[in-house]
Amino acid sequence: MSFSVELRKEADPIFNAIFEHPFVQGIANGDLKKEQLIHYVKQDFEYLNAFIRIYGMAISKCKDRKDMEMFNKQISFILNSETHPHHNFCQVADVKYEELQGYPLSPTAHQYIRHMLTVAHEGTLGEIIAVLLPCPWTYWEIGKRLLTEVNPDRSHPFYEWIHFYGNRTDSITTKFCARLDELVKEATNIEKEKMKEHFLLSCQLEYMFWDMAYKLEDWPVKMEVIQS
Ligand SMILES: Cc1ncc(CO)c(N)n1
Repeated sequence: MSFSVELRKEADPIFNAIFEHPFVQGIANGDLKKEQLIHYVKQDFEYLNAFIRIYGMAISKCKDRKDMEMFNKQISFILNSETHPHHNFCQVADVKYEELQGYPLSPTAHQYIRHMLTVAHEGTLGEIIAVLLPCPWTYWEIGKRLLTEVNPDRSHPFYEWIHFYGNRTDSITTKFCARLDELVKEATNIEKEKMKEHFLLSCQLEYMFWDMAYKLEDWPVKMEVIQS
């Protein structure tokens, strides 16, 4: 069994829990509140900004141009394409995308971003790919399952979202898995264990991110903005 298949197997309960989560089921049946969609987009916009920065950190650890190109393409994908699913949510919530940008991070988004930043700062290239992988992988599987199980027509409010994530043929997930399986061959047992730990923690945080949006999670103590 390849390392990436082993990772996917271990994470299976988390992948299933993500698919069953009421936010993801809300995408399936078109049943989400405006505030939930808005909270998700506010947090995900900042999350993807952090993701771009972490790709930059990954590039700083690349030894050859093939790896640099892989991350560079992903940066462009976030900047130019991944705005589409956000636009879909904004349209359904009847808000302008620009109005949802620049908000402070909620506790879970903060935790997920810090987790990735720590690994990017301290880890090897293989560890960085492991920590990033659940992001594309869980969305790809959600998209594919919603495509087959819901098979939405154009009147479905989240038709665009489901097609965007479910219809990826040149999936970055496949590329990341292949590269991780190569890198793990040169890794020590300790590094391999770390890769697994980072991957599984990111999977848990993917679940928590949906939960954060669904429950409109905020910091426990509300703070007034003091104008100076
Ligand atoms: C939190 C999160 N995970 C994964 C994706 C897919 O890129 C996303 N947009 N946001």
